[in-house]
Parts: sequence; structure tokens; C-alpha cells
Amino acid sequence: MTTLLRTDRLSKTFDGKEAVKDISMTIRQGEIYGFLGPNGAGKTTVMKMITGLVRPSAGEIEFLGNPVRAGQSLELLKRMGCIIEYPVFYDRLSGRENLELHGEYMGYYNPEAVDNALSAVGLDLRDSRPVKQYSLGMKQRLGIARAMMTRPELLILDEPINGLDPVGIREMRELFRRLSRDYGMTLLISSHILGEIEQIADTIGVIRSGRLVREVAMEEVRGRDTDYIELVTPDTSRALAVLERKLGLGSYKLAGERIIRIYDSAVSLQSINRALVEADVPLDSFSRKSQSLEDYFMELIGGGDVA
Ligand SMILES: Nc1ncnc2c1ncn2[C@@H]1O[C@H](COP(=O)(O)OP(=O)(O)OP(=O)(O)O)[C@@H](O)[C@H]1O
Repeated sequence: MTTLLRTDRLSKTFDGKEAVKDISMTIRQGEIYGFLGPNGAGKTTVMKMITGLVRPSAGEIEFLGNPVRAGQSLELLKRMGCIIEYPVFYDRLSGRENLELHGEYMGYYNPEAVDNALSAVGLDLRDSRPVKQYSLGMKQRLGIARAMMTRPELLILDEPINGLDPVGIREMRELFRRLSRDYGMTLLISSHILGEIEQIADTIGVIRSGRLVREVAMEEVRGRDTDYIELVTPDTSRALAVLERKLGLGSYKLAGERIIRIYDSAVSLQSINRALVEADVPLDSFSRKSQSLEDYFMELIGGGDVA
């Protein structure tokens, strides 16, 4: 896949405080990129820099092969659609009227574009109710329709699922899939809840305290080895020495001062137990475990409110 947007060591300092530091991310054409991180991690600031709303303190942004500069790259920025923070509408006008007005204001009014945008997000083309009677989910859809009217190459949505009920969340997920599959759109979606994006994202970028701690293809994450044997011992170094010598243990990780996780699928629970007992290595506990996707990301994020 070709690269649509790339940032290189993007940083932002507010009043001497580093909110975002050295973010280098790559968004490929046609993918759904999930931007995951706890509240305050810096997601909105990164999105605002990408869309030219905030000037970076350092670093570069490249979109469609061209540098993006705040206040200068207007033609390029028109090829992005975004909803950062909640979309605001004229409450007393209908959804259609809001889109028509927006089109006129932006200088590209076209009734067909309004129809197409409304049907793409699954809103009724003939609904004449004022927006103030819309549910939050409908308003989010209308916001996406508005952002889509120019058929942007990249759609940037900041926490679009926030506040929706489970049905609304499911519908929104289906909408994202449809936009990506049927409209070939590339989406950058932020969230602080893994469960909201893990099912739809092709790539997840994990941000924590202003830094991108990991950028992973979901395919790779889903295909990882999730089963492991966990043993707790007061003497991890001796346990490891025995296991390496006797069983040729290769793949393991120290998960704490007393915890060893063994990912070697060729090594059985019994053989580990036998080797350690024979060598007289004290063991507090010993079990087979499986790491969920959630555990995996929690580990990357290091706690916080990502659930
Ligand atoms: N205009 C600003 N002036 C000063 N500090 C700011 C400004 N905008 C953001 N920050 C700070 O930058 C940090 C990152 O904020 P940001 O809004 O980007 O995080 P976020 O990951 O989007 O979280 P949230 O989901 O809560 O919006 C925070 O500490 C925030 O207080």
C-alpha cells in the first residue's frame, strides 16, 4: 500500500511543556488507522497539527507526497476532512439544509454531493426534522457527511465514538468499514478505548504521554503467539540458567522481579517443572496463561484508562 500521510518527529510544546514529542507515524492509502491513547496523551494535538489547526514546534508532515505547513497548504488541507471535537450545526435547520449551507459557504455547493454524503452515512435523504431533534449518533453521522462532501482522501475523526450507546457504537463501526471498503477512504480515528477500534483498525498507533510507543499492523498482532507459561520464583536468574541449559529455552521475558513468561511452544509444562525441581529451584507458582489483545495493549500503554 502507498503512504498517504507521514509525520516525521512531530513535536509540540505548549508554554514550555512538551505535549507531543517526536511522533513519526505512517498512514497508508485505504486503511483505517486507529490512534489509541489515554485522555491527555496528545491525540487531539497531533490531529490538529495534521489538519493545520496547530503549528508544530518541530517536525514535518507529508500528505500526498507534499509537505503540510500550517497556514500555507490550503489546497492540500482541503483534501482532508475532519471532525475534531464535537461537530456544531445550525440546530433549527434540517441535516440536508445544514449540508447545503456548508456547501455554499465553502463554495462547492452541489445537490448531488449532499445526497451522496447523506446516503454514505446512512441518514434519510428526506428527513426534514431540525438537527436539534437528532440523537448524538445522528449528529456524528451528519458531521461525517459534512466532512465527506468534498470527497477527501483522508478523513480524520477525533473520538467519534465518545458518548454513543452500544448500538450507536456498532453502527458507527459499520459506517467506518463501509467508508473504507465502498468509498476507498482512508480514516484516522482516535480513541481511548481499545475495544472501540480493535475490530476495524488495520493499523494501531499507540500514544502515551505525547510519544508514539508503538505502531503495529493488526494482522501481526492478531497472529502473535498469545499462550505462555508463567512461573513465579524468587530466583529468576537461576531458573533461567537451568531452563536454558536443560531445555534450550529460547523465547521468554521477565515480566517482573519474580516473574518469567515463557513463549516457547515446544517446551511443555511438565518438562519445565521437572527441570526446576531436579535443580532445586524454588517455585511459588506455575501456570499456563493466555494474553488477550487488551493485555497486550495495556502493557504498551502502561496502565492509564485504556480499557
Ligand atoms: N492549547 C493548549 N495549550 C496548553 N496546553 C495544551 C493545549 N492543547 C493541549 N494541551 C495539553 O497537551 C496535552 C495533550 O492534549 P490533547 O488534547 O492533545 O490530548 P488527547 O490525547 O487528545 O486527550 P483528550 O482525549 O483528553 O483530548 C495535555 O496535557 C493538554 O493539557
